[in-house]
Amino acid sequence: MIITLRSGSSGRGSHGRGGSAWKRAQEARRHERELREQLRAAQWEVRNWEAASEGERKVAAKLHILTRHGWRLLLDRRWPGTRSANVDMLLVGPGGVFIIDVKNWRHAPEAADGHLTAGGRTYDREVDKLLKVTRVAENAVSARNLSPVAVQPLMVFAGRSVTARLGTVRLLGEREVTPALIAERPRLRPSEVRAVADHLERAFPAYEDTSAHIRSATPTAPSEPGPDDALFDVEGIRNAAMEAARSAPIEQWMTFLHPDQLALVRRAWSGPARVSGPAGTGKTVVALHRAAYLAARTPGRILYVTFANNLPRVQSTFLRTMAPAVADRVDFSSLHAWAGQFLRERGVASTLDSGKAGDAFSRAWKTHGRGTVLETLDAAPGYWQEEIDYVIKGRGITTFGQYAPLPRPRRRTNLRRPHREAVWALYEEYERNRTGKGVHDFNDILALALDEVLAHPGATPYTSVVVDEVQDLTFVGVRLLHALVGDANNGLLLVGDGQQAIYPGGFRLSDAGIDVRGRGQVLRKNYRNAKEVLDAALAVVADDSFDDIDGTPTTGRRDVDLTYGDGRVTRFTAPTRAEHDEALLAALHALGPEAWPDSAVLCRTGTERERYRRLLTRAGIPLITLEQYDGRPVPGVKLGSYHRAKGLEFKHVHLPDHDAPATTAPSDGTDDGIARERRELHRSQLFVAMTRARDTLWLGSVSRP
Ligand SMILES: Nc1ncnc2c1ncn2[C@@H]1O[C@H](COP(=O)(O)OP(=O)(O)OP(=O)(O)O)[C@@H](O)[C@H]1O
Repeated sequence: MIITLRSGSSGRGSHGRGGSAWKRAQEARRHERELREQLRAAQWEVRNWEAASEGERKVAAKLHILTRHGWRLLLDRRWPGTRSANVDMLLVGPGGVFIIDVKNWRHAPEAADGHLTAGGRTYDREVDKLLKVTRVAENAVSARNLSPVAVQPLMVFAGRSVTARLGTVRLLGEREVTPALIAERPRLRPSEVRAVADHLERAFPAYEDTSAHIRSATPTAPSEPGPDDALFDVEGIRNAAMEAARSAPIEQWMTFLHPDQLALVRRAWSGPARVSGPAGTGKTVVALHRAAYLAARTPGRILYVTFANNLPRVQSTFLRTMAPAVADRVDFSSLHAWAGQFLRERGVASTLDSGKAGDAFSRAWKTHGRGTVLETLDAAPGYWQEEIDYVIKGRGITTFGQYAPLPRPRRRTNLRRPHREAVWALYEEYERNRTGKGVHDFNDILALALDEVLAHPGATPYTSVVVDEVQDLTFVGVRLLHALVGDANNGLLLVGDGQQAIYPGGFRLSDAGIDVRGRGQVLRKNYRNAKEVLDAALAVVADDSFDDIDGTPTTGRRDVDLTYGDGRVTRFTAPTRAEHDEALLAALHALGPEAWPDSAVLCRTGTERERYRRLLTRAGIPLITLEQYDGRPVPGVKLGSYHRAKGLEFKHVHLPDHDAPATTAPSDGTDDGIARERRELHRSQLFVAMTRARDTLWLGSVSRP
């Protein structure tokens, strides 16, 4: 027998606002009366659901309370594609879509060690069946652009009090289910609830036995006495309604995806895959939904890695908000933090000390850098340290024979043999000094971890690895992550954009033995930036063509479809730094305190960041550094370097002194390779910083003679 229950009312639960305790108590009593009346009405509505057991009817009555809070409840639906299988209930509301299996068991359920048992019997097949029908529902709602994260399997136990989880399946008792669902963070608006529920109503049709079909909007109140039901948690419902009313809806992108994004999230890849696309095209959004999707389907864990160490905290907060059921199955980490932890777990000795490693390089430069041919190209040691870090060690080069003919992508300076010999001598001296001090640098940590993984395949619990901002990783870093999962189906997903490379050097995936042919996708729709902002940013890198890590040559000015609204770019040039800084403060004050939490001041260097930390603090503007920020809203301006802003976005972005020269132009007027290379890198960094702005971008300059 089928019942489709609807309710016209969708208001949030009312709650006491009276000034006095007496008034509040009155209000609570009135609300309790209301809820009990609603329950009685709901029990009346489900009384004719003959196919259901008494227990199912009781659960349906409890869930029917939700229809007063904007939910739609579909009872006893046909499972599409099967002859006789049914789905107990489908529930669609502000909190998303729930696929519900009601259990009326004699024994209390227990979820332990990945199994569902009751009275000594195992009920794993019931769980599998629920997961299967959840997949069917996910498929159905993908036509409405809903991500699978919005569809949740739920087992409700009639006559019981239960709160547990078994993998992605939520287990709730008759008592807990209503308050738990009311308290869900809102993700669907009323019109979306309607559209999704209508869609599911068609996809999961009702049985044809119309004699049993009841559609009642306003039930007649039954004459029986009110329920005295210990499994009706009036206070829980009231508190949940208050909590839901307080919590802001989650971001649209945490529920709805563009069909191209959704296809990538749900795709079966037969090996390593690559998602690329210009800034703001939703690559990270795809990566997060993909991680959640895989976590719901594989028994192993998922590793989600980026280079920057502040980003994993933010991304973890996002995943926990959009897919709490799987959040514990995804490990977010920066690559180096993960590698260090892995070595400790495996008992491999390592002594990371970048300070002492830096000293080892300085000493090597004094004896093997100064006065050599290297100084004729660049007298400052920084470039040569980068050569060792990114070109030699970053690419796992261990012999001069490998280094001598090595192509150096993104290094514009041509090094002839004498230069390479000098670099190699410098490198060897650095290694001698470093090992003499008994310390490792960051590259060593990755190399040690790679050796360990190659020596003990299967040493980690990961079935999939998602790499975000892959363009920032070194060759050894990418090889390490590839080694964790190899070429397994749905194993490695590399997400990033070569145009946003902010570190020197480069490599090709094919050199690392990673073949993504036929498994690459480019996203083109920008969801983030106002046209004015994107145009200004693209103008900075328009002439800088680049080779992506998959080897594709790409021009600086790329085709992007814009979806975002209007914006504004303000350019301000001051004669002095003091006046420039005054103008920055004026711009922040003009936005006002309400806008500060969604505003950022981004700086070229750490020293600059300190300067602006002092300036904002003196001006009484609250701030939080990007190192502290974890993705949760905080009442202050975000302050950080361009590097730390990677992967983030803000409504309003301010870039003080944004066009300070990266390097002084050579005095003889020639534009040598190293200076050119530096300026190019700085343009990429500026491009990244500018594209963090959604609506407004403030570009400060100081006029220099
Ligand atoms: N399907 C979507 N619906 C609505 N907004 C979206 C969608 N996808 C992405 N966005 C918006 O676009 C923003 C940019 O997405 P995301 O950070 O994933 O882009 P990206 O390509 O990784 O950017 P970048 O490379 O610049 O870091 C998101 O924060 C979100 O606000």
